[in-house]
Amino acid sequence: MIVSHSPTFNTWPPCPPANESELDRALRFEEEQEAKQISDAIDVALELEKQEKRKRRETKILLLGQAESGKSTILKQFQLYYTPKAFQAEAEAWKAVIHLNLVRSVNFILDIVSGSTSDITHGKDSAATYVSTSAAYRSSQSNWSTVTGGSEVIRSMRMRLSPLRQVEVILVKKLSAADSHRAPSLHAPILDEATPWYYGRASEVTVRGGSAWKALLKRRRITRGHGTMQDDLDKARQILDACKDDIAALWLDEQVQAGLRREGVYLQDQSGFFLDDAVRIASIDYEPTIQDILKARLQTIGVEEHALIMESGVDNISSLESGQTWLFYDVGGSKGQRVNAMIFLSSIAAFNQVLLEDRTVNRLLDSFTLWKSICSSRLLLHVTFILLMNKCDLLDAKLKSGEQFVRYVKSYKNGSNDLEHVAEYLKNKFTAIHRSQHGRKRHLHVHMTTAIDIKVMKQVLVRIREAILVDNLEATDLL
Ligand SMILES: Nc1nc2c(ncn2[C@@H]2O[C@H](COP(=O)(O)OP(=O)(O)OP(=O)(O)O)[C@@H](O)[C@H]2O)c(=O)[nH]1
Ligand SMILES: [Mg+2]
Repeated sequence: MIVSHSPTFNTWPPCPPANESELDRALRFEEEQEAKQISDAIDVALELEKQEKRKRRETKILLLGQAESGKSTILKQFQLYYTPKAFQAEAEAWKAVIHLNLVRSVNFILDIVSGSTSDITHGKDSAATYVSTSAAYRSSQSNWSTVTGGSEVIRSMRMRLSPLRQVEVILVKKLSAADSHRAPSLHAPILDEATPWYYGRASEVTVRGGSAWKALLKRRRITRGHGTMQDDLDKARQILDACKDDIAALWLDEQVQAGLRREGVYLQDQSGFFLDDAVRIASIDYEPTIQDILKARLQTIGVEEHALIMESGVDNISSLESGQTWLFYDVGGSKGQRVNAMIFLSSIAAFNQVLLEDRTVNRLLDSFTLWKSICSSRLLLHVTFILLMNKCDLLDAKLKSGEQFVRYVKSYKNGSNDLEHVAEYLKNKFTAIHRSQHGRKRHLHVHMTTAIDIKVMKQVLVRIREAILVDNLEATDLL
């Protein structure tokens, strides 16, 4: 075998010259060492840059489903698993929600046993307005109060538990303080006149604004640490602690249990049920367990954004993934929260462009693919669809400049290369896709638009509004 000693540029480090002196050898070693250090440092910097890029990439997740289907709970599970420290740090904030869930159940029972509604409305200066049950349903109240309200034991329990009304108000006020421009945070289910006012369930607890309320209650802990005066929340907790045995007694009372059964009220099946653990939860030194937090019920209003930053040291999370952000969009699922209309925009001038993020994909084609997947969603089955074929001005200009539409859309054979014909062709394509994906079950309104043209858009906006109104009226059988 012939071994070549001639220096080569293809290997590193290069082979030494045949007649190398001791000094040259030492110098060469030093140079090689230095070069290697620089090379290693570059590698490390590149790797760090790559990791940073990965971390900066956000994963966006949309949570959809009916009210109480468990969307916010699944989000909590993600937090518990991937951001355990952040989850732990929020326990104090959840304590207020759990207490409110418990107090709400107690006051609900008290309302039923006393046969009275509790319309407590505070003045304009108060952040909390509590209308737990509607006077509209008083007419259909049960006459159960004549049975239980007459009992001496129940009457005295009711009196001793009356401070819990104040606790409910304090907690609602605290939880909605982060949302000062919005008042009521408890509301009864929407019912018809024939339904008993309580409909077997208590009012919902709602807080808008993602994590704002958590931050507010987390801050409180720090202030307490510095020895600040006891605030309303402490007062509420003391009242709860003083009432804990009576709460347990009320729940275990045979008369109460029998009455609730008779009225068809099954609190055990309802969200935010904590009565079985009343003594533990109402105790002054209570700290929420993970199970408690998962069971806590807070209705989502609108769309909440929650950013989860993956923590290190978590199973299945590599060091590369830690620090990455997962953005969750948690959408309230109750009927009142649901979407009435969906406006989809397609830039029809993009027929000769590719996606910035993937240069092999034609923009118009991608728009069709997205449209198809949105049309096929069962969640949007009864939503009015509005399709805006936008950037008509640009499409017109492109076609007039001689750009041939058929060059990009091969199926557009024998069509004229002008706005009217091309737009008509695209409209047919969009409507055909819509029709093939549950289209018969909902209305589709298509408009050619130029979103930067104020005059044209004014007319389109009026028509969009009319379409949404008509579809909604039809849905409520008013038309
Ligand atoms: N037993 C049980 N309870 C669940 C489950 N998933 C969620 N819950 C409870 O059901 C209640 C409602 O869950 P949420 O996560 O608040 O429901 P949601 O889908 O966010 O509801 P909206 O915010 O009204 O749209 C909570 O009290 C949860 O603890 C489950 O799989 N089993
Ligand atoms: Mg929710």
